[in-house]
Amino acid sequence: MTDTRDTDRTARIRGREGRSDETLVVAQGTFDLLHPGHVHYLEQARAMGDELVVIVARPTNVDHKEAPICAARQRRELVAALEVVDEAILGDREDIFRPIEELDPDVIALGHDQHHDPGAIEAELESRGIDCTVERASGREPKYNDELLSTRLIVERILRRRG
Ligand SMILES: Cc1cc2nc3c(=O)[nH]c(=O)nc-3n(C[C@H](O)[C@H](O)[C@H](O)COP(=O)(O)O)c2cc1C
Ligand SMILES: Nc1ncnc2c1ncn2[C@@H]1O[C@H](COP(=O)(O)OP(=O)(O)OP(=O)(O)O)[C@@H](O)[C@H]1O
Repeated sequence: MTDTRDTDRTARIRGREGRSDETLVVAQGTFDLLHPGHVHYLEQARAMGDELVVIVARPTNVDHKEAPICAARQRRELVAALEVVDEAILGDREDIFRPIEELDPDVIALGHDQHHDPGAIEAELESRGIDCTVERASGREPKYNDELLSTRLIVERILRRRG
């Protein structure tokens, strides 16, 4: 089976050659079992610039919670299918800043509850010579009763109802 990561990345880098005036925003996350909170985050990220690339986390880098249910390539495919997303790529397994170096974005959009420290990210960007701001998106406010705005809550309900 082909790993789409390298071809996606190559296409993106080629597209960025000669860098246009467009503001490139990068968002990132696990995106296991998509829900409207994910869509809200990605819409907010897209509104921070002109183009949105999403880095989908590898299971080895999801170490702060339960491992994802779905394979990385499946998660990437679903994120890529969202209208607001220009491109979704699989993240690097070892160095999470490698795709950032290659993409050279203008903005990194952090999710409202993403555990990363913006100051630490900015320090790492500076040490690698990447000129990029770090901004945080807001959380989605519930729009109707019984919204499930968290992968963990979806899994918990499945276990309760079908387990
Ligand atoms: C700037 C940035 C770049 C990232 N790049 C990658 C990456 O290349 N590969 C990867 O597996 N995870 C990467 N991650 C990590 C995950 O996307 C994410 O932090 C975490 O593992 C998933 O957490 P979440 O879904 O709770 O946000 C990156 C995170 C940040 C903040
Ligand atoms: N309800 C929400 N509102 C806004 N952003 C959200 C919401 N839920 C998730 N996100 C954002 O989407 C990105 C990916 O989130 P992630 O894949 O960790 O989903 P999650 O539902 O928060 O997962 P879990 O419930 O397992 O912690 C993160 O940046 C996160 O902040």
